[in-house]
Amino acid sequence: MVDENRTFIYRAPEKQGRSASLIILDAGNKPTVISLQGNMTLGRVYEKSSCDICVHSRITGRRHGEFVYEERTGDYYYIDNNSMNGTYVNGRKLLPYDARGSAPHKLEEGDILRIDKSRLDDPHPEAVLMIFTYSYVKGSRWTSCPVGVSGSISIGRDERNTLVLDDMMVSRRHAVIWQNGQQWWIEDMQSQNGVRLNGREVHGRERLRNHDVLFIGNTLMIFWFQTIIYNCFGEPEGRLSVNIKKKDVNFGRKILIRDIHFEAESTDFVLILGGSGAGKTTLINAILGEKKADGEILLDGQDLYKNFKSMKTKIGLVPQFLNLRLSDKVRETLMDVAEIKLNKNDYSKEDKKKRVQETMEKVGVQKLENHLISQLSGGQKKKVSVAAQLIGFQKVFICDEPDSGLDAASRMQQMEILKEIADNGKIVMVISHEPDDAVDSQTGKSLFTKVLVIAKSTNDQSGHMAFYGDVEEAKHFFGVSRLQDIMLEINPPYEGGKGKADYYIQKYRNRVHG
Ligand SMILES: Nc1ncnc2c1ncn2[C@@H]1O[C@H](COP(=O)(O)OP(=O)(O)OP(=O)(O)O)[C@@H](O)[C@H]1O
Repeated sequence: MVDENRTFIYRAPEKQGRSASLIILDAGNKPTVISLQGNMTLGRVYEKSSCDICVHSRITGRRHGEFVYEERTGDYYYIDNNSMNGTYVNGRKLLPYDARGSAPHKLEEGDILRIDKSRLDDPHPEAVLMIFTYSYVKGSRWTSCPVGVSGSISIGRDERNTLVLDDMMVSRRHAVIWQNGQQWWIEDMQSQNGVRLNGREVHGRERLRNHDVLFIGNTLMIFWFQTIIYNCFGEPEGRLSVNIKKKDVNFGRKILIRDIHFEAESTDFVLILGGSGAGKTTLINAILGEKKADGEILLDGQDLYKNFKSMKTKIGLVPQFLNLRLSDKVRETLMDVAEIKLNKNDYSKEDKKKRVQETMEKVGVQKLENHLISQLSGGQKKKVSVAAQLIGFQKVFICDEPDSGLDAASRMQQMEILKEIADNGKIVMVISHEPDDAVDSQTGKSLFTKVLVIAKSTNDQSGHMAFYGDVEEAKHFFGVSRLQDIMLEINPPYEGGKGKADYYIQKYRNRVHG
């Protein structure tokens, strides 16, 4: 299905880090996948074209747009060069910013770019669809499934579906697509992880139109002239982007936190520091989606607030630390966790066994499966606790004061468990009042990879960011040798601090804005 030769690709030197791909469906009617490398220009195919990416489409300009790579962050941006028909990103047309083109749009996982005449709900035959992703697995196979023959298909993990997807994120009977007269519809069959249509969660049933993009689990599907063209992608790597303008209460009279912007990625272990009442819990509740703020919380490019049903299982509090029952065996313990975490309708006994098996292998406790918990060493018990946390499909783990009320040894043990969860490809965020205890016993280095400091401004009484970066940078920024001394710097004098919150909020602002 993929025609790698049809699109001319300029090969810039391999870049380091995440590799971004662009899936293109143009008038050629077959998806082409190109890997973005450095800056690349986009235009239509014509004899003397000098563009890096050329699409078969007469409604695309000769030099329609540009993909711009920002080396510092590893992000891609897209600019429309004030083209005649323009470019739509996730359904919104990019507007001219200056004589050169639109303002750069930062591309996120799964962003959908279209070049079309004005009616997106009825694509022009020469329309172009492009999907930006970091999760494309090189060489993975595209398949097509005609839906026009029978007038309806079902999609799910169960063998009895018309389109079977072997992916644990997919429910046994996940969705159905059917025809009614000239119209096509899709319905989410109350799946656990939902269906995304053009980047939005499907509620009940919705119209399907040509060029629509569906995500079911990790499978991308394009609906194109009564055919589903699909490909299973890799699990996105885990990237959390928090952009909060403000969180207010009392009908806007009190603003608890303002201007909180940061990103964390898979394997990050983020320490959240802040004085009493600075807004740490408010921030956590906003990231969990429990108490929404003005702004957006993106995980792998998906907006939590707009896709709460499908995403709520991916971001969560670390459930109570497991009190492992000493008289149970390892496998039994983990099967009990699977019973609780994996929905009965979606996951059969066999699925749960499979998930427990793969988690044990991942963490390295499969050889201990028949051992009693009471026979395990301290380190092995810790690993079983980590496995228990990894059985669900959670990607972001948030922990509010795991160390309160514990002795130093148990505190350390809990921090090590959290660190190991992060090392397994997750993002872990922790509020801790004893941050200097969390050090690697061998190297003496902090277990945290990032520090986020929230300080309460005396000007507006709201919590603002006073720092985000790595541990050593944080100490340098505040001129301290221990993390807990950061609190001394920012806490008000009546709490025994130096009262320099406003100073550091401004210093951090200057650092971010140059
Ligand atoms: N619903 C509310 N109405 C009014 N004020 C509120 C509300 N919720 C929180 N606050 C105030 O907002 C500020 C931030 O609260 P938050 O609980 O987020 O702080 P925190 O940093 O977690 O503090 P602590 O470390 O003491 O738990 C506090 O001054 C708190 O009194």
